[in-house]
Amino acid sequence: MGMFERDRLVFADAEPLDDSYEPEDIRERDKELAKYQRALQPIIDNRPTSNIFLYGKTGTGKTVATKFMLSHLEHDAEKYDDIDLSTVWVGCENLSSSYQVAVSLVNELRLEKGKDRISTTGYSQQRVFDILYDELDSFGDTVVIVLDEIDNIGDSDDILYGLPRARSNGYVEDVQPVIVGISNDFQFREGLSPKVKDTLAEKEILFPPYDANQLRSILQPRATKAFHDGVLESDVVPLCAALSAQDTGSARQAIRLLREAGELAQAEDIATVTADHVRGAQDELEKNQLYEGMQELTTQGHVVLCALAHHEARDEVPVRSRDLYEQYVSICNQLDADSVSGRRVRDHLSDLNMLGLINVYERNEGLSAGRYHEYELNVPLDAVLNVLLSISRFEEIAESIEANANQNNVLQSDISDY
Ligand SMILES: Nc1ncnc2c1ncn2[C@@H]1O[C@H](COP(=O)(O)OP(=O)(O)OP(=O)(O)O)[C@@H](O)[C@H]1O
Repeated sequence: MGMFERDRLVFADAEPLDDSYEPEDIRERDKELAKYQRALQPIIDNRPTSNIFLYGKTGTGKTVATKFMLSHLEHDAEKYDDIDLSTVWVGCENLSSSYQVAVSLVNELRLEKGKDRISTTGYSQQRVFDILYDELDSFGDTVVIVLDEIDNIGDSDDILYGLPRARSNGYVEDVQPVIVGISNDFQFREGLSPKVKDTLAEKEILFPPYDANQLRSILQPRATKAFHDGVLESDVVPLCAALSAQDTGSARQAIRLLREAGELAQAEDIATVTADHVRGAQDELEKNQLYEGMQELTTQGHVVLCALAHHEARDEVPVRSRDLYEQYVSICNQLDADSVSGRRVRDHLSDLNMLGLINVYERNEGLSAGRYHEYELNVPLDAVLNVLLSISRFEEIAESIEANANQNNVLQSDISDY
């Protein structure tokens, strides 16, 4: 038998468990979809249409609901000769400023018209906005502009002042732009100035986290399609739903859990997916999450983590702040990086604590020693070293920490497990 054989035991069609899969219907969102429909109805009635702002935590169906509504809107608008509707979608996940969003939007609009893209650099912001309004105005009637994950632009939100009022401010004459902003960052929404909030979020639709019953209902049709008959034990879908509901209420998490559980059964070459596979899958996903959390830290975050790994490898944990700080400064020197104050290092440590990467203990030794904090890793040292080894700047230091750890026998598992 070869190393890779096509699976015929577990998955009938894994596509319904893929992130890009578009389900036939949107479940458990009747109230939100009805509100969405009311917000878009004026387009069909040829009336002025408000901008719409969707918010809710990740995996709560904002994107899938928007795709669903827009495809119905486009389809139904075709029945009316006096409606000329276009829709453009800009995913802002890799765009960190209004300028970049404006250029992407210009290019999406030009694509619709079969024109070449403009360069992503070299214009003044005002120039890009002028080009944007010109491109918009070349569209006939209504353009629905979806700005997905709009919070990525952070404070650079000029586009959110101009675009939603382009018509009322006379920047465009012929076209009616309707903005659909999507965000999973509540702070971004709170931080918007009242002026932006008033126009961008004229109609707000909240997507709350799903409960276990809702997740079960979302998972079931996908599970039926994805797995061969009789492969899933009856408690698998309810367990995926319950675990995800308790954690984040995200449909994405529930779907990933189900897929990962299927993959574990597949790897064991058995034709039954059980609750144990789901629990194993959850461990795997949590491990991945922590790993990603560690990879995404800033350089200062990595240095602080590295200093703690140093003490962990010498079996000197929990370690007091002042000893940890000394090691932190020494690593900064070795890396030729600037060091920050003890207070800032404590801020980084509290971030690491919030991410679940370290444990913090508050000690009170009375008058003689006073109050102080001690720290230790809350993830295996192996995992931390694996992350540090993958960052070229830290490679050498991580290798020497690893050698120390091997000497002291403090590594728990094979580093390649992470
Ligand atoms: N009500 C639903 N019915 C069917 N599938 C759903 C539903 N809600 C979410 N999903 C599925 O869950 C996954 C995540 O949904 P979606 O991408 O729409 O979430 P989101 O709120 O846009 O998340 P993010 O903020 O991270 O972009 C997708 O695979 C989507 O198809």
